[in-house]
Amino acid sequence: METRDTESTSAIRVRGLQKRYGDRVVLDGIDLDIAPGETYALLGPNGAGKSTAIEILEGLRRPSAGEVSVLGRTPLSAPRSWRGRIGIVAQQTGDLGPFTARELVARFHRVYPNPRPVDKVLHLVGLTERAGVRATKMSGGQQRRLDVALGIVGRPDLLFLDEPTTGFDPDARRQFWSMLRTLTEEGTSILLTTHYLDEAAHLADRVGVLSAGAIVAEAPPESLGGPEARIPEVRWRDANGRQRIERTDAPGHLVARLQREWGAQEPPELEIRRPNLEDIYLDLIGADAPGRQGVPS
Ligand SMILES: Nc1ncnc2c1ncn2[C@@H]1O[C@H](COP(=O)(O)OP(=O)(O)OP(=O)(O)O)[C@@H](O)[C@H]1O
Repeated sequence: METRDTESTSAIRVRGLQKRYGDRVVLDGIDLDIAPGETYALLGPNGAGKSTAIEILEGLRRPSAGEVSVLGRTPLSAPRSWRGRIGIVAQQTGDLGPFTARELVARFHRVYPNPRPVDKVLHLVGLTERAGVRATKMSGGQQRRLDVALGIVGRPDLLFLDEPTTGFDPDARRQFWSMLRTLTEEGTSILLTTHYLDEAAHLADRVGVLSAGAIVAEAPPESLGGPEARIPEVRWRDANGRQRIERTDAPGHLVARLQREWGAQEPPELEIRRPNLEDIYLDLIGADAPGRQGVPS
């Protein structure tokens, strides 16, 4: 059944999505809403089902159960015109054949009704200088940039990025982030998977954590896990040499108390840490660790 009516409010709308491989349940009833123009990062450990979910949304895999609407259409039965409105950067680089970067971008350019100019795309991904090089002779990071170029040349309304910056050097990653900002300013919706938590924090309006077949937390990166997860930790070594860790909303008070106790001496190994997104993420998936290898059906 087509669900065109959701398009005005959602780029992606998923209800009760389930995917089984044999008797193994990989996705166990996922709900997901991504608004037009929103950037959403799907996080989760290796094997959590992120690529499976994305490939279902791209119409490349069949869900076992549930409703999936992408740009108002059911991906598996969507027409060709729908495919022209999505951009895909898959986890694996595809077959690049004997072509140069420019030739590949130009080939994809011809397929779309309203593509970005080839030179503009090469510039956006930082490949202008390497445009005449045979793609198979480029470095891993440059090939990944080319994957991104092929994903955006069609000026997609919705862009799927499956671990897009794997193999990028830090400078290339920064350039990529700023390129994505250009796309979001133009209104592109983005669904991203990444293992780089700083990338999710930098790019995403919201992040979702997929673990043991379910989205166990979903929020803007700065509030994932709730206020409780962000309470600072004070660490020090006590007079008996034991490591002490106390979580408190008033770390200054605790430090002042310790300083009074230690007098002129510095409290040994004293530090205050505020949990960052990576700490909170690890906590969230750690809590589900025993179930991570498989979900009971
Ligand atoms: N065609 C398939 N047949 C059987 N099992 C599969 C198939 N494709 C994926 N799986 C299994 O489904 C689980 C989820 O895989 P998926 O690639 O979606 O995870 P992921 O979250 O993208 O992992 P990663 O972070 O490593 O990319 C894995 O255990 C994988 O082995």
